[in-house]
Amino acid sequence: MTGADSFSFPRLSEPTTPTIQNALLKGSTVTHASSTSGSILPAKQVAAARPKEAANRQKVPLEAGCSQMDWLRRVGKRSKETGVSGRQDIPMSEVKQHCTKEDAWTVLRGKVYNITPYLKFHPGGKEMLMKGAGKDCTSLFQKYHAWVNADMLLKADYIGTLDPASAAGAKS
Ligand code: HEM
Repeated sequence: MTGADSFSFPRLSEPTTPTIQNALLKGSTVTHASSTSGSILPAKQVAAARPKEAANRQKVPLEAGCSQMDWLRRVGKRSKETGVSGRQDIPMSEVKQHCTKEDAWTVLRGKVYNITPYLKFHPGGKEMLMKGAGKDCTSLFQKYHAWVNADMLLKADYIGTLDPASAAGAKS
């Protein structure tokens, strides 16, 4: 068994469509993934299985070693090292200070994440993800891919909860 096999991947929501994209669906867990390219099925079947909101979106070419499978392997290793205990009531004023590609935080559904390591792995590209840097990206996230399991993808980069009192006017 390899390191990748021992990590618990998200479960495929459609047993007949084992794509990495489907593996990232919210609420999913699986013990293995069979393809590093994203799919072992004909493109037509994969396209038919994707949520209809995703039909017209284009992925950005990523650097070698920055696929979602590479990220998932990294998440598995880093989660064991870092754990997920978080801070409470982080003020929005602090989140706003982390708005560069070298140091980017975002807020998603009241949780604060360091998105710096994920920037070069984001299938929508660095520039798109940077739109949420130093801000609350919840509405952008919902607009582009509400089905993505960010809690799982960013669990090793979880910083803590946002102070709800400081959240007003923070949306990206
Ligand atoms: C904050 C955490 C975020 C995470 C964990 C995340 C994760 C992902 C994932 C897993 C995909 C692939 C989805 C799929 O294949 O169906 C994706 C694609 C994409 N994301 Fe994000 N994203 C985040 C934030 C954002 C934000 C803030 C934006 C927009 C400003 C954005 C825009 C996009 C776009 C345009 C794509 C298109 C690629 C496609 O066709 O799938 N994302 N993202």
